[in-house]
Amino acid sequence: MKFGVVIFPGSNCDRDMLDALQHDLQQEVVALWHKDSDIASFTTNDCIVLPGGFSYGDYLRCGAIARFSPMMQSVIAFANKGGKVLGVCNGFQILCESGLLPGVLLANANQQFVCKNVYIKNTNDASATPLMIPIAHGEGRFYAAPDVLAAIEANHQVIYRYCDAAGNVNEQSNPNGTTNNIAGIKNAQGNVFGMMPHPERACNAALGNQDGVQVFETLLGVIAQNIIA
Ligand SMILES: NC(=O)CC[C@H](N)C(=O)O
Repeated sequence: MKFGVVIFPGSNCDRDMLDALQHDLQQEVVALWHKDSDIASFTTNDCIVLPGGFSYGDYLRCGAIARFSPMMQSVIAFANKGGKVLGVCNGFQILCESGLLPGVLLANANQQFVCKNVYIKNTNDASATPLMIPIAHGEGRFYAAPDVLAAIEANHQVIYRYCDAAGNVNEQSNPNGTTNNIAGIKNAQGNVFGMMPHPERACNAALGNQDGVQVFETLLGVIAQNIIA
């Protein structure tokens, strides 16, 4: 599997993502520029990653302008034919703005930028333990209309929910007011995945936290299992 990390003007987690994938996860990875559109060398077994940051200065709404970039037109076509796409933080916002994932990311309930370590867990896996992963966002409160949310839950499209260190999913362990403690979802087909927490910031012993490695392994496994034929 090859990875391509898209760099937008204002991306600030692109280097972290490239480094984590290449050095910590030992994957083949290339940088992609937002003004380019050629991703013909990527097959549907490969993965395009939209990193975190403040693409186009977060003007209008986070991700609202990035979705119109030349590269995103290719990424949308790639996803629609079954290619794997992962968006982290601003990347998750861009995926929702593009219509590749359902719902939207609204301003945090406290109207403040929240930057701290939180716990998340894969609620589809009964044996999963809480993982400590950093968050850093102003617009991370996932919302979807009631019928859309019901479909997301019924299809088990929620991969990660915020929890506490003991794994309790409740209001106290919800850092931003997100619906049902949702931290990350996949699309109905299972080839597009987005999450607000930053696993790429927690993949190396030098950073004092390697829980992010498990996140990458889980979500790439989940996406691979469900990929469109
Ligand atoms: N770390 C990020 O990607 C931040 C995303 C976006 N700029 C926000 O504040 O919500």
